Amino acid sequence: MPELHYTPLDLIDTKLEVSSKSFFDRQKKFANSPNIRKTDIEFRTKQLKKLYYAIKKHETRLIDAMLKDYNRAPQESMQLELIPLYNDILGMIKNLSKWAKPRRICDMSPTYMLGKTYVEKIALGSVLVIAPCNFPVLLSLTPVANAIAAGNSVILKPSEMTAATAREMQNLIEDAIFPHGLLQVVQGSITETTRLITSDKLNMIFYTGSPRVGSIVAQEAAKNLIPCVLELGGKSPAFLTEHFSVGSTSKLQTALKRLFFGAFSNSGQICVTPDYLVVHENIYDEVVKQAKIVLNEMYPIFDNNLDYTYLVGQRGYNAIMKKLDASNGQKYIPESAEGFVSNTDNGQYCIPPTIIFNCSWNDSLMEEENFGPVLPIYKYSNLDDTLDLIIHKNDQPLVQYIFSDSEQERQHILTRLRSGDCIIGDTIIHVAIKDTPFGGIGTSGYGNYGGVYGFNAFTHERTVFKQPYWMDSLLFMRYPPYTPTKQKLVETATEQKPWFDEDGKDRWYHNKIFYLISLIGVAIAAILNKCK
Ligand SMILES: NC(=O)c1ccc[n+]([C@@H]2O[C@H](COP(=O)([O-])OP(=O)(O)OC[C@H]3O[C@@H](n4cnc5c(N)ncnc54)[C@H](O)[C@@H]3O)[C@@H](O)[C@H]2O)c1
Ligand SMILES: CCCCCCCCCCCCCCCC=O
Repeated sequence: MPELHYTPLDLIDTKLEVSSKSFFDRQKKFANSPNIRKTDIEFRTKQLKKLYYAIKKHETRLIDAMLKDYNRAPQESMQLELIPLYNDILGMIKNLSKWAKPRRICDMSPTYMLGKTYVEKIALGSVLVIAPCNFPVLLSLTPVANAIAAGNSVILKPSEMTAATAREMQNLIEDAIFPHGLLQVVQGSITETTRLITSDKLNMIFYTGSPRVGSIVAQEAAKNLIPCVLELGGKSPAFLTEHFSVGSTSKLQTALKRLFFGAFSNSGQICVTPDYLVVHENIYDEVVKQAKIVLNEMYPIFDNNLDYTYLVGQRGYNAIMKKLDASNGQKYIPESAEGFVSNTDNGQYCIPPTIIFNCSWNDSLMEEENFGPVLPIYKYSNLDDTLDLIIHKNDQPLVQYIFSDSEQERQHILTRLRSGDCIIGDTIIHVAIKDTPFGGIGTSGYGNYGGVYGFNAFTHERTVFKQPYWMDSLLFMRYPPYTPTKQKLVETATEQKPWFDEDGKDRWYHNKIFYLISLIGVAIAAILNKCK
């Protein structure tokens, strides 16, 4: 295991101070510039460009580090990690001015119609990004880039489980030479992270990881009223339903290939991995037959294969092995694999991609999130009964995958089962669709990011309303001393009338008349005011 130098606790305190101070200093500098917004956006853009090229420059070293940490297949490091990261940062650079632009609001009610209203997005201040071990670069540097794009100072706490990668990320950040305090790294485990999350110097925490630790982070943050985004995990189901018309063998094979891509890439250590598959009894036997063929085609050679990522650590490896030992399902691994091999001597933990056929609902693999290269398959006969079981046990997953050719059936599932996201006919790749919110619901987390949503996650929306002073000739009736006439005027001018009656039937004309009268009233008042 590569060694990682943990940040001393007193240095963490200093970094927190520096992060906060650097934010305030920057704001002061921008505030004194002739064109505040332009100067600020140019500054952020410059830092994002610097970050982009720093990652590019360290690309090979990052891929090597992930290989060292957990035998991360180099193609997976590129296609699942670095390319989505590059694309996301480029999207930020391209769209930053647009995203940061204040939005004009048009409220035509008399109180506001002659004022000027806009909503601006302001930086939160000093933010902390806590990253998990499974996508050590993407899930560190995407939120970091979002936070910089949004104008914050950032402290990154990478996962200590992927030490070589954590170190390499620190190298690339230090090499880039960002302005003092803009982006700092804290290395460490529970003690160091606890020091960070108990600080009152932070203005937001963006946490990605397990629900257990997410809850600890949110509770600590709440003590200082620090808002959090929690990107958590869970058991995301996949459905191969009665209405998936098998048709040609190749269509079923494609569906299975996509399921295995999601289940076994990164050794199944993906927050959005299909955790288990439910298959309708009518197509079950064909699925079993084709699944074996497809798995062998995808993994023709196995041992010493650089196409296959290992488990990140012994804890994860042991947890999966324990579940597999306790499972009553029928385990199937590719013919090329020599069984379940752990190379604990050199710190490499490998479990081959494993399908578990005929899994019962109470199987050990159907309990907690598996987070490993296992795909239990459950045979069902009634969709609603199965949905009841899912909702009862693993409600609100991060994502659900539906393989069904019936729109009615797809909507049925989507209506019953809440989830962070959903893909129909594929797995995991929705994470990289540009400008779509990626995030959980309920126990799979709260808040989201992805393109503009990432920018929004690190900003506060501030309403700014500018009222002309002369408007008091219209709005004088709000002030004391109150009189019945003033009250009547307030009611007439500002209270909207319902466009529906007590039975809920629409009375559309009321609303139109209200606006017309208000408009005429305001116009007359304005003319009278001018004639004064
Ligand atoms: N929703 C998402 O986007 C997403 C993405 C990746 C992973 N995940 C989830 O993350 C989990 C796997 O990642 P992991 O094993 O690195 O998660 P983890 O919760 O063990 O660790 C995540 C981070 O929290 C820190 N940490 C661990 N224990 C802590 C404690 N007691 N107090 C404070 N900080 C602590 C770690 O140092 C690490 O930086 C899975 O549940 C997976 O589904 C979610
Ligand atoms: C030629 C097709 C390549 C497809 C690549 C699609 C990219 C998908 C990115 C998925 C990233 C998953 C990150 C999940 C983070 C949670 O653990």
